[in-house]
Amino acid sequence: MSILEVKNLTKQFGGLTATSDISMGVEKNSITAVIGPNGAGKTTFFNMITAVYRPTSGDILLNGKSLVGLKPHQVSKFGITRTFQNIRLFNEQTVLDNVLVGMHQRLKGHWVGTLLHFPNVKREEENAKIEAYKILEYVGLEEYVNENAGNLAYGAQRRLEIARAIAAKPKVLLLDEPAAGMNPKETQKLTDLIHDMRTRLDVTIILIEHDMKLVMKISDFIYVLDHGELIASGVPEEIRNNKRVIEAYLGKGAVLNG
Ligand SMILES: Nc1ncnc2c1ncn2[C@@H]1O[C@H](COP(=O)(O)OP(=O)(O)OP(=O)(O)O)[C@@H](O)[C@H]1O
Repeated sequence: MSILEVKNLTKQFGGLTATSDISMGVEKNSITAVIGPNGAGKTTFFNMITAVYRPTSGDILLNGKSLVGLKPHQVSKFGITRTFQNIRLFNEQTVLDNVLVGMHQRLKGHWVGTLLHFPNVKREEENAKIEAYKILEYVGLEEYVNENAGNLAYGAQRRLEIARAIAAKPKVLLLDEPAAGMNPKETQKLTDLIHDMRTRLDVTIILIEHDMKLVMKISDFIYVLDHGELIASGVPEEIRNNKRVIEAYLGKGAVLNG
């Protein structure tokens, strides 16, 4: 069953068509990869799903309900959260606070209650802190709870972004190049985390990734974009041997030259 459906999705920036008539379905609880060479339209695709960009045409459905026209925070409330290609953390805030930000939108407490120190709001905040700590423990960052996010090493910052994204308890988690800049050991830890999140958090994961070894190892299904068009889809073995995909990455000669 598809949890996320994309129908004829097109995004134009002036004369440039960044994605053209893309349709796809993402199976519930799957790990699905969206790959393609630089400039293929992958991030634009994520930006449309998360309402950063409004599609020029087409539709995006989460459990059958259209997301087009919603604001980014509404999409997040609906159950889709993400990480970014260029890490976007609050560097001057603590690691714990960064996770609390991710959790904030599903907390009930109103700011008036916070200002007036209502006991129920205080209790909710305490519980949120305990939960945030547990999330940080889960992604392996518990020792940095009170550290400023900006002081973390690169790989740890990527994990913190994931922590913030899962704090909102998403149904669908979008990871934009989660392994970028990671060393092999960090990439292995990330692979284990992604596998574990799928089962433990019962979440559907869609990732954009250039690390093909990781993509082939981790994905149930892969969609390939090139110049804004969907050129192939299938299980890793099919994609690995797909001529159009090899051409898109390596040029036409690559196929002819074996
Ligand atoms: N806000 C924008 N305004 C104008 N053009 C844009 C904008 N965002 C993306 N584009 C263009 O859309 C095309 C697709 O870009 P996009 O960033 O989605 O590709 P990508 O597949 O994510 O690439 P990469 O792997 O390099 O991150 C590119 O030609 C890019 O220059």
